[in-house]
Amino acid sequence: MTRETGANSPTSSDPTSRDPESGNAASGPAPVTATTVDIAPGVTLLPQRLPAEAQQALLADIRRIADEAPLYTPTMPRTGKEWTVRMTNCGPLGWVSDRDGYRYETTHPVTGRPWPQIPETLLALWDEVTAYPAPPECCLVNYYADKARMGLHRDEDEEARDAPVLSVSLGDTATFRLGGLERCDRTKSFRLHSGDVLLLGGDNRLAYHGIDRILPGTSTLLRDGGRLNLTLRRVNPAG
Ligand SMILES: O=C(O)CCC(=O)C(=O)O
Ligand SMILES: [Fe+2]
Repeated sequence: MTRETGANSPTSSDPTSRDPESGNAASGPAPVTATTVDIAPGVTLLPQRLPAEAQQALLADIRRIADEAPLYTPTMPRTGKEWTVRMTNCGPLGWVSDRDGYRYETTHPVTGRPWPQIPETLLALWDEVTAYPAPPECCLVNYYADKARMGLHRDEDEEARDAPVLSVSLGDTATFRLGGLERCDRTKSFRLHSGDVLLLGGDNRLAYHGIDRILPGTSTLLRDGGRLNLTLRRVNPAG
């Protein structure tokens, strides 16, 4: 399985017909909305779940995390080809990719140090929106520069498949592609904006998904542009 293969049968539809600039930290406080968009069974988008101030605060947390556990360029299993996405983690477990495969590790592959803690605000967000009886064990931090992308893949390295995957977008807008449980299933795409939260769970916990591209210059949240994605996952079954 590779996460950098091209997305198949693109059938573009955008269920979130919102202003791509909304939630941009520079455009003033955005109200917290309780809007939810049902994308597919078990797949829910919470547009603008994080208002501008919360995005700024979270970004400051992620900067501190990246000071302690620097973003690095992972390599792919077998081929050793580099990812276009740079990564780090926080939490007791960090998701890593290298020639030996995909797995969870307790330490940073470059520094050898334990991962920093998951910020309290993310733990609270997890409790609020998942109602899962145990906290996430991993927060994968993905950084997408202008040309970075992530091919269709499934998040399948976790045993706790009853827990959803919760992801938070910060910075430039991304085109997210969602398929089905088989690689050849039809896909659809929609945009993820800064402050959006996406839940992938239920019947679609193991659905194929990926990032086709980011749209440079759509947010001023990150000083140098690009997009951060924070993915919270429960790895081991609760209890
Ligand atoms: O960047 C995203 O929104 C998705 C990231 C993702 O699917 C992953 O890290 O497994
Ligand atoms: Fe994923």
